[in-house]
Amino acid sequence: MFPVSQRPRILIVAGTRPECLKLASLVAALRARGEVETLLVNSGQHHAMVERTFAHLEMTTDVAPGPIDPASLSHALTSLRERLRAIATERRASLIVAQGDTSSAYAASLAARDLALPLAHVEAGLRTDHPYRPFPEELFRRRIAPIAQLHFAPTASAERNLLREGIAPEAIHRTGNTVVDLLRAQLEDTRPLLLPFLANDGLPDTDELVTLTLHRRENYGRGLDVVCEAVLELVRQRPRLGVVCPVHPNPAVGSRIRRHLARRARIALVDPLDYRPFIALLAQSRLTITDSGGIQEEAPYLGTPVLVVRENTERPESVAIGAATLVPLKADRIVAEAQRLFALPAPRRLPFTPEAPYGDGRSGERIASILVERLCAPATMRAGRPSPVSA
Ligand SMILES: CC(=O)N[C@@H]1[C@@H](OP(=O)(O)OP(=O)(O)OC[C@H]2O[C@@H](n3ccc(=O)[nH]c3=O)[C@H](O)[C@@H]2O)O[C@H](CO)[C@@H](O)[C@@H]1O
Repeated sequence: MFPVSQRPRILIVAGTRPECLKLASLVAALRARGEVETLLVNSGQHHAMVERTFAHLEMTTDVAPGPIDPASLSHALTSLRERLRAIATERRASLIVAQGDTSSAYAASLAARDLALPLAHVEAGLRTDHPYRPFPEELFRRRIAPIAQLHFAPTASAERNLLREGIAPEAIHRTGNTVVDLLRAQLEDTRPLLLPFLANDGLPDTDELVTLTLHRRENYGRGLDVVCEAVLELVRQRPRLGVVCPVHPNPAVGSRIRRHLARRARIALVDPLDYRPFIALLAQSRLTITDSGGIQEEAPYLGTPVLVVRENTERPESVAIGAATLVPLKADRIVAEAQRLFALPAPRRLPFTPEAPYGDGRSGERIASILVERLCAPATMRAGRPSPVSA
């Protein structure tokens, strides 16, 4: 092992809630091993949410320079790229880890390329059938791939997507999805947990609970109207139904949802939930209606059917096993699909095995081993080093 002062330094970038959740097991595994120094960076994209999410997981960030100005997507990208480049230079990073498809992930990849640092991409290879939808996530994923040296593909189809784009097979590692690590730990946690909003918000004591989450950019405006209209109709048609919607902090989303669903019988609008209560809610739900990516991965392990209110998905595995159904943004179609799912028996929970589509909940440990192996064998790593590109 290197002396402590000379340990290779991995910069891990998180900018949004799902990145925190999906990087937590990797950070914990690297910190526990100790061969490399781990610098967990809050990029500032959703500064407060990142601090809160890690705090709930009993983790702290190492570098948190504060919120960036989110004036526009391109402005945010430029600020994040410059900030991450400065941090990586000042802290003499040996490698940067980015997760998923956010502005922070893309900016981290650009910063790595600017500095000719190797980039490891967690949750690599997810693709929809459209080059830039959902926007901007699909665009970011496709642009990160050619920059990264290490691709941690969560599933077999993600691995195939990368191979099809010409990524060298030896640069791809199929690891499972790290969100399953956290989910598994959550389900194994036996500490008592109360969900006070279930009792306090006028919800019936029912076995027909629906979790509703909406936040995708492509659903801003009309998309939100249509889904809310469908939810109101579903509540009218099913007298025992109760809906819990943790309202996303983005004001453009929140105000629209409140306009339709606030002060309605059997609908509880609540603040964003920490991970444990959210998973407990999802596990108790008979159905979830969502445009989230992560929930399409988690719900199959909880036996909760997912109605995906989006035009496409980068998680075909959930659709293929019948755990998720894509539904077009039409109120009558959403109601009909929800009714169809209510009529079916609740699906079996996916087991935490390596054969399960998103893995067994040990992905963070696998990724940590590969990173340590690569960084502690400098000759191998140098061979994969990109040539510098100026900003
Ligand atoms: C286009 C797309 O699909 N892009 C995704 C996007 O993420 P997303 O769509 O999954 O984002 P959200 O829906 O915000 O978060 C979901 C997580 O939050 C938990 N949750 C939810 C409500 C709550 O009240 N409390 C919680 O704890 C929940 O269990 C889940 O784990 O970026 C990710 C990172 O790069 C990518 O992986 C990913 O492709």
